[in-house]
Amino acid sequence: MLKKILVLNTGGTIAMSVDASDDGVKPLDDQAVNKILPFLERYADVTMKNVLNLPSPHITPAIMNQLRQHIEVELSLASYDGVVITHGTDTLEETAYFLDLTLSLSVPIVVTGAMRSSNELGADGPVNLISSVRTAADPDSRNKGVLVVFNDEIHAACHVTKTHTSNVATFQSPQYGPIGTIAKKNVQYHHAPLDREHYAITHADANVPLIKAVAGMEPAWLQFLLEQSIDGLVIEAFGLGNLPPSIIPTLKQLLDKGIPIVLVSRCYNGQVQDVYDYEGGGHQLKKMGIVFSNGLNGQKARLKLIVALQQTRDFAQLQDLFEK
Ligand SMILES: NC(=O)C[C@H](N)C(=O)O
Repeated sequence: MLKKILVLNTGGTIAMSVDASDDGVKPLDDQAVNKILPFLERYADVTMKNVLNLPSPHITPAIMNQLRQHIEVELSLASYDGVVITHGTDTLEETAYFLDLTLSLSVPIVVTGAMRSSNELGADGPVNLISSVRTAADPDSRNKGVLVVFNDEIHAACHVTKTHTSNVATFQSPQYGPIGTIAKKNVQYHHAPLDREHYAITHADANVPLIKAVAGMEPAWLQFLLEQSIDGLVIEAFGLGNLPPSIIPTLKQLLDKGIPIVLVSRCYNGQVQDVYDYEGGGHQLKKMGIVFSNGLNGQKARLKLIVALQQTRDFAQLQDLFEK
């Protein structure tokens, strides 16, 4: 018997078309993804619902949280073997990771999209959606957390990132590689994702900016943060986790105000560590109370801080959570 799969559409290029009049890519046809439905019927008993039609740069953590609630409601009203979410690729890794942190479900949840719009030659939306439905229908996909399926590969939401502006192979997991492959006739897993985390949340409205360290950073660039009411801050530091000395006094002021600061690296491989003991070096940052993250990129560490702040604001407890 065919597995029951729920497909929730949220927008993105998979739902867009090239407008011949001006060559712009836009959401011209709100049925663009629904037109793929007949091709899915061979693989599963699919129910498709259009939840949103947003380009993914318009997605916010509050919308991700609404999507989480939407999925929970849908799964409480009817029984499905898996859920597929279509989404724009620009912030796809963020929504996928947010759902991974906040949903506690054993059914497969797969996020996918397209790099080429629906009426472009070689559009990748239909095949990505077929692969996602096949993945969601596969019993081996259960209990693996949220998965991102793109270009015949299955990635864990916690590791995947968009690596190319236009290539259909844009989604990669730089440190770990894909956890599975979509073969012609079956779905093959190569290894299991690491331990999963779960945060039971009600809202996602913490104000957490993300800033990137650059050579010769001016302290004035960060001064405005002291005047804002922020709940936390994430910094993409250099290399192993080092910052320019010029911004350290401002960071100390933020910490003194009780604002947690999470450090990640600008490098997309490896993780920050408290090694260097010069001014602004990681050794000193850790002693100041800055929380070191565990290899997440900046945009994902920000979402983790947004949800973790509902559990604790204590720097030491946050450090424990970010070591996981
Ligand atoms: N390929 C895409 O989906 C990119 C688009 N700008 C979006 O994220 O909505």
